[in-house]
Amino acid sequence: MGQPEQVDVVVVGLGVGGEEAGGRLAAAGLSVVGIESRLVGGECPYYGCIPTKMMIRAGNALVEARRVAQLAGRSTVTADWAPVAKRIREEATDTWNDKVAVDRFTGKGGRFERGTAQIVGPNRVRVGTAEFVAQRGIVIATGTAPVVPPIDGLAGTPFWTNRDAVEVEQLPPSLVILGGGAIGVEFAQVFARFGVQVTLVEGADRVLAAEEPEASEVVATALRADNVQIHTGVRAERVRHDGARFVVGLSDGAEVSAVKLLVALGRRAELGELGLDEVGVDASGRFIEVDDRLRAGENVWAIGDVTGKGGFTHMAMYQADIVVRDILGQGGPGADYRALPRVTFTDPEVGAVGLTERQARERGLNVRVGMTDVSASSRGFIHGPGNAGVIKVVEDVDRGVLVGATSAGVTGGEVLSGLAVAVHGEVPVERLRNMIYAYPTFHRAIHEAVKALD
Ligand SMILES: Cc1cc2nc3c(=O)[nH]c(=O)nc-3n(C[C@H](O)[C@H](O)[C@H](O)COP(=O)(O)OP(=O)(O)OC[C@H]3O[C@@H](n4cnc5c(N)ncnc54)[C@H](O)[C@@H]3O)c2cc1C
Ligand SMILES: NC(=O)c1ccc[n+]([C@@H]2O[C@H](COP(=O)([O-])OP(=O)(O)OC[C@H]3O[C@@H](n4cnc5c(N)ncnc54)[C@H](O)[C@@H]3O)[C@@H](O)[C@H]2O)c1
Repeated sequence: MGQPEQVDVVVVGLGVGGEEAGGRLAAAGLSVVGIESRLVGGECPYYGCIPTKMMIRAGNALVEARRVAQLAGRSTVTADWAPVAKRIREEATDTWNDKVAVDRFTGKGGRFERGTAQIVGPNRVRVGTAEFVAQRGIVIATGTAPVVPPIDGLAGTPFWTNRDAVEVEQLPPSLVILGGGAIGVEFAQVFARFGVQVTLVEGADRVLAAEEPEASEVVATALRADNVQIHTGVRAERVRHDGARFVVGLSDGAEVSAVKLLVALGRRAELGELGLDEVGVDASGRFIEVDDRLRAGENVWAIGDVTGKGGFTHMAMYQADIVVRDILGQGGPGADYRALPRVTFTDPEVGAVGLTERQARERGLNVRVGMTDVSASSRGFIHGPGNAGVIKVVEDVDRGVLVGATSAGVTGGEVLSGLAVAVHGEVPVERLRNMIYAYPTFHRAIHEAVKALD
């Protein structure tokens, strides 16, 4: 090993957050080394958001085409996975090759090192035989990997995670999905729409258990309409694979079986080998502790999934922006997570921002909720088939502002934008009640929900 090289910043992990922070710091003139062990760009473009949303787009096209029968005549639809797999391979991921992303990073002036980084002391990072002294500091952006819990018999079977499911070229006839969070429900609906017999197993008493129960109900109803078999309130306890099929033993004694098994039981930050002790970073919980400037220790910042503030691409980008400003001494606001938006891209979509009713009550707020059925709105009526949805708003009565909202329905993620502005900007409920909402839009249903606050 030669002499350590002096640079300004080392970014560990060039996924969504790391690439954004490192690229911008390099473009600002700092000497930046970015280290990535797998693919520059991270989970989102290769195994997450982008390929899964391409799948969803395809599944939704099938279902819309089938709705022609109710709306506009006749249609004959034959599902074929080949164009979906091709689009993911060729358009989204370049067959899981990150050359374009590496060039994007180096084009901004960053220096790229492929390998697994380890922090070996204050400001010091090693990758392979190279060692760097990061004079301004280290940015940790190492993301998360799928949780594979110690379910009896699971290890050693050829189960899928999201990474295998995204790469699939030939659909299996049947699939058991463990976990009814965002990953589980999005994949369940897509594969079911392409004719796979899908069984979904969720330990909580409803799918999308972190969101409003009314949104869970909208999604569960849609999944059932797509022929997904849903088992809630039961946990997977045992797994067998006999070479041809998986059999999963559930906590209620029942068994479910399929040719493939997808594990979607959450995400975990893999921090054990990173050398965090060397720089006094607290990762005693599941994630890295950070302050509102994303500082995790002296000259150490952490961003993205690894902070546990919300596993979303927009969170990683938001936090990267704060770190870039902090390192460049540009000031500006620190992190504020009150109005965190998230969207589950099922059909209907579930958009949500801020607190759920339950979270607001658990915080001791004086809560009122308002709710409306999207299918009963003018636009829902016009839309017809596929119009299910709900808008729910959660008010902190003492302050007269919304602290949370959900918009499940057609384009629920887009309808969310107005609600996100209301929560983030603390727009008084009285103003929301007395503004004009365009007719006949889906977002006009927000007005009904606000008027229903009681
Ligand atoms: C199936 C799926 C669908 C999703 N859909 C959405 C969506 O629709 N919308 C949304 O907002 N979010 C979505 N997400 C979440 C989104 O992908 C993540 O929140 C985002 O990728 C997090 O970015 P990150 O930079 O924190 O981590 P990552 O993108 O995971 O990047 C971290 C990088 O660090 C690298 N790394 C780790 N350790 C080291 C090391 N020691 N040395 C060098 N490199 C290292 C990894 O190889 C990885 O490339 C989805 C996720 C999944 C799995
Ligand atoms: N549209 C999006 O923005 C999007 C899409 C996909 C993923 N993501 C990100 O990825 C994260 C992880 O998604 P995920 O769905 O894997 O995790 P999750 O934590 O959201 O859901 C996992 C589910 O598995 C259940 N579970 C745990 N152990 C079980 C067992 N033994 N048997 C049955 N059920 C069990 C849990 O109750 C939970 O509901 C999301 O929280 C989000 O941050 C975002």
